[in-house]
Amino acid sequence: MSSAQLIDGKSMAQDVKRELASRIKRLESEAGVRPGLAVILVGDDPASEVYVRGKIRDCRDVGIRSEWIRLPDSNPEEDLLRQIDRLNEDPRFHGILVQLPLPRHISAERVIHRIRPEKDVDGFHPINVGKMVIGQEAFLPCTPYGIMEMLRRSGISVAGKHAVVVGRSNIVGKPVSILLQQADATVTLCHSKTRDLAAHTRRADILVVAVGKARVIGPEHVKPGAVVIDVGINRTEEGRLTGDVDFEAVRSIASHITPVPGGVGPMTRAMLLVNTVRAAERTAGIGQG
Ligand SMILES: Nc1nc2c(c(=O)[nH]1)N[C@@H](CN(C=O)c1ccc(C(=O)N[C@@H](CCC(=O)O)C(=O)O)cc1)CN2
Repeated sequence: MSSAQLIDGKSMAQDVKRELASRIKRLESEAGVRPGLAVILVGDDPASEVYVRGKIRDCRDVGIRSEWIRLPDSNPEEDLLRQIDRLNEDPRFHGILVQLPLPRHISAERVIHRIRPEKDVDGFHPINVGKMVIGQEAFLPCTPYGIMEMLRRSGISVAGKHAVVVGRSNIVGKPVSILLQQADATVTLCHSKTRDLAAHTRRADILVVAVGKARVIGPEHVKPGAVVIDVGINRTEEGRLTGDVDFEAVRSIASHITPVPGGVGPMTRAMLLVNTVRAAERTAGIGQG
């Protein structure tokens, strides 16, 4: 039985990091600028802690200055907004990121709106979202940006293909469906109220799954030869990480598939570095846009 080609996000992320080195050097030599990223984590969610630690490590690896600001779960929203105001004014930081999810008493919307769009390296601010939708230069949200980059680096053409996205979150499903459409795919966006999900997903040349539920996609959902991008990160009862796709069953049907772990996650982190370097280049007047 043939097996799908693995899209190795871990090694692609290493490539992205290597490519950033020359841009970071140029910033330093031509403008005396070292890119900087401030990451705010509110509370002690163990998964968020792992992601933020990884982001800080990535920054260190490529030579980006970073600061990890830890705030207690009970931290008042007003105080978080003041921290953002301070970072908005601090020229050492070109990017500001507030790790999501936030505790229930804090409005993610108010927090995201408070970050200056030119420092919004998560690409979540409405100004960046709006620019992305109309195809203007903007910070793209890191997971959708990473997915598009994985397709490009795998030599998978998108134009004219039928892409089906499962999940309509603001972070992944909605933006990736827009980016795929801008790359000339015909896009179907499925969600929790979609009737007969398999009837849609079986028509996908490119299937992107971002639901957050283990094994929602099995072999019966996949067209032979499809490209399958699994965004889900779920933990099994035994503590193992697994995606939204039944990897073992689907890999014999698909032409390409992303693993979990080691697929979309590492590329999400890599694109955050790209956005941070881009933010620094913009302030230094280097590069395009
Ligand atoms: N402010 C933001 N918050 C959140 C985002 C985001 O883009 N910005 N996305 C997700 C979490 N996320 C980034 O923050 C993220 C998730 C997973 C990974 C990753 O590398 N996963 C590894 C496995 C890591 C593990 O051991 O758990 C993999 O898939 O190989 C990176 C980033 C929600 N919040």
